[in-house]
Amino acid sequence: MSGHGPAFSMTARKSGPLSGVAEVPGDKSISHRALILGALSIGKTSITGLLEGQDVLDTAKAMQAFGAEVTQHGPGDWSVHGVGVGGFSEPEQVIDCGNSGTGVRLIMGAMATTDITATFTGDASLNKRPMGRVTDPLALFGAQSHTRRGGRLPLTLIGAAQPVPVRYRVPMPSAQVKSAVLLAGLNAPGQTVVIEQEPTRDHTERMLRGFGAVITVEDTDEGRVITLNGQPELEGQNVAVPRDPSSAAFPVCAALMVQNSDILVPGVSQNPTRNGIFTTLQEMGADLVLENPREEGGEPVADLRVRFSPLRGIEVPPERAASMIDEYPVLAALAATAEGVTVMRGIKELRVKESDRIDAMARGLEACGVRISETEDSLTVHGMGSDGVPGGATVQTHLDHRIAMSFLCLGLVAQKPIKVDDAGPIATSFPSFETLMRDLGARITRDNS
Ligand SMILES: O=C(O)C1=C[C@@H](OP(=O)(O)O)[C@@H](O)[C@H](O)C1
Ligand SMILES: C=C(OP(=O)(O)O)C(=O)O
Repeated sequence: MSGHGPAFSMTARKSGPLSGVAEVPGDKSISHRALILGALSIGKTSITGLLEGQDVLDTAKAMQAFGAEVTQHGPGDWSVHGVGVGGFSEPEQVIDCGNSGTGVRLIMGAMATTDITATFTGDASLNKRPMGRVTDPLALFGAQSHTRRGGRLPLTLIGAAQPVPVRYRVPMPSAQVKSAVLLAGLNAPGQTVVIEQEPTRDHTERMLRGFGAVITVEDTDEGRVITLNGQPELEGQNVAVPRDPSSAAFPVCAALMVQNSDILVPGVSQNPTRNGIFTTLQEMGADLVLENPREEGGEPVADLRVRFSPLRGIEVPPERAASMIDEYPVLAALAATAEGVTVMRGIKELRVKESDRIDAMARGLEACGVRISETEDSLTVHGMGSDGVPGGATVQTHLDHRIAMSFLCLGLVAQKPIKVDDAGPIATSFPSFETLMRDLGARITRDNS
């Protein structure tokens, strides 16, 4: 079974200072890609630090269904024996990607130019999310998709028997769409070109190069132009997955909110296409120091030293949105404890994540006594100061891990406890969240246990 099991609620209560070392798990984006590129390579890929969240486990299972041999050797320590570019076999079962947009969209790309058919589904959240953004460009390669649900899962994809290369301008800032097109381009002859107006996370480009593909990236007047030479022979690699900046954002923001906190979050990726949240926090006045910057597994990483800081609201520059897209929920929670107003614009993409995150944060913050306003592509939060948030609400998480974790962080400083109705989805990206936060001193508990 995929997914996160039965729903259970959790409650966060006003806590004393957070302290200690928070070792957050491996990066989710890189973990998915390590498994997929490993499966498309010849020979053995060894992965350390793989995120063992449900999203990534579902991708591992899918790679087995397409014919790769995927083995766990120990915690975070995995290997993949791949089948080579174009070597996927037709899966016997429906591919269930659970809660994961990244999983399903990248896997559809990876199979779209092979002469096989697969049917994809997911949980109630994933089955509501738009897939046309991926099946449209995949159709240009010659793949066909069938769905009765207006571009939603469940969906059957018939891979192109004779794929042609594609030149595609991605119409929204989306690393998933970009990556799906590049992965499809692997098994098309000639050059596939993807153009993105705004730079999004670049793990696919970096890792394709690392696995032996010829890929170039040029900054031009029309945007970033990425050119991939088709039908390379990819070779298995050793991948050391850095710690996930999107997961790190939760203990980091919690420490900034809870008075007298002082924590260290070691080895967190500082890839410039991912680190917008840390710049934003510093602009709000955070005592957040990047110590010991270094390179690990081809990614820049640093240790984050974070101390409680009185924060002020800011306008987050919209051009920074792609580099912190998954961090807006926790930023909105944090903004409720700042002095002054925080304005987040250019975030329309949040409406098509695991939940409509603008709506989920707006309703949850209102329930906690925080004044907000929203438009189709923005959210404004009126800060109430370090201990001014009333709390005392049950917040609906809508099968969205980041909504659940954001409100559990806010509950650590609210005047009255904050409960989230379903904390199950946290296991999709950050299975150790509860123990890690408790070890730092956070009063987070499962209800009725
Ligand atoms: O490529 C990826 O690994 C991801 C891309 C982003 O989605 P979009 O491409 O839909 O913006 C992000 O929200 C998601 O968590 C992971
Ligand atoms: C949006 C997210 O993931 P995905 O799109 O892979 O479901 C996320 O992890 O915040």
